[in-house]
Amino acid sequence: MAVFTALDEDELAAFLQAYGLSSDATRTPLEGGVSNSNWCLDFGILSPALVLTVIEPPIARSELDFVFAFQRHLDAKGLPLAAPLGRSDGSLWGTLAGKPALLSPFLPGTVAVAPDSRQAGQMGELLARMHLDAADFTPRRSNPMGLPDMAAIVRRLDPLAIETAVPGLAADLASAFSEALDDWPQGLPAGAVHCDLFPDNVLFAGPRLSGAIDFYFSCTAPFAYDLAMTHAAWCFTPGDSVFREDVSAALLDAYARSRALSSGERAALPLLARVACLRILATRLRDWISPPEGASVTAKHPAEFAQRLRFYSGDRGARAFAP
Ligand SMILES: Nc1ncnc2c1ncn2[C@@H]1O[C@H](COP(=O)(O)OP(=O)(O)OP(=O)(O)O)[C@@H](O)[C@H]1O
Ligand SMILES: N[C@@H](CCO)C(=O)O
Repeated sequence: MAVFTALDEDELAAFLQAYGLSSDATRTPLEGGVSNSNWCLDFGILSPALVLTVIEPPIARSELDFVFAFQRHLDAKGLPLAAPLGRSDGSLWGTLAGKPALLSPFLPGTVAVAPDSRQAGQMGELLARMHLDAADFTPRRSNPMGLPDMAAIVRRLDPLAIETAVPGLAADLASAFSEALDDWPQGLPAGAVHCDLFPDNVLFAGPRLSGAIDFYFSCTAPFAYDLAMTHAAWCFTPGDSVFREDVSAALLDAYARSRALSSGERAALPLLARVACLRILATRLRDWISPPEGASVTAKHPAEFAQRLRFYSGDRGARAFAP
């Protein structure tokens, strides 16, 4: 979280009452994220722990309904995730300090900093199940970080600052954007997808995946794009971005065992992985070059995804997705 929202105790008590809960809970801040404020609420032995989230921009209030309905849809199918709890009046969120706020179950475990192939296999299986279960979810949300949005972010950045952050990156960005605009694959199977399934959005309790969090970028997009984004996020060593062939094979094999990829999807994966890198580069460059006002966490350096973009532009990147 960048800044913790200050909570008013009376307002919080009224908020909890809307869920039929007392305010008699121990509140512990959850560190780790960059945008929202999260606390663990512990009500003692009588009821399970919950997470209180106060949502910060960039998501528009009008788009929260899609995000929460998608989570509840997957939850109803039995997938492991922290879906928002319903309030006494049937709504899924209220407000605290003038911002959208919600409660969800506390998932046990920790995130995998450098996921191994067993963890990636579980991720691949869950991702495929999410995509299959999205088939009968009808609401739509256009991608808030689609190609035009990322291009607009990058256009607003000083090219010199981009070059200072990562030498040579401006030219790589220009050619990847132009290729993506010219060759974006049409007609791929699409539906509601998570679109931000980084290892820090998936918890493991011991060896078992306990659930996915942070659905705020979920939207309607090709399933293969979500797979490419997850691949770019999971299959490299943190920091130096060395490709992990074993992790990649485990993720892709587990995915394909549950949801077969069409030949069109497989062929599109290298380009979609490059676009996934562009999307992460856009926000990481923006936050690196102009950190949000008041931010108390260090922005993530863009170099990692510059290296991954280069990987997916080469032969090894193309081979990573071969059957
Ligand atoms: N339902 C949950 N159960 C257990 N822990 C949670 C839950 N929700 C959030 N957390 C913890 O809080 C941390 C921050 O949450 P989250 O990732 O939602 O914040 P964020 O600000 O949206 O982060 P980012 O934008 O970087 O993904 C997570 O890394 C996780 O450890
Ligand atoms: N998952 C993104 C942050 C959300 O946009 C990143 O690691 O840069």
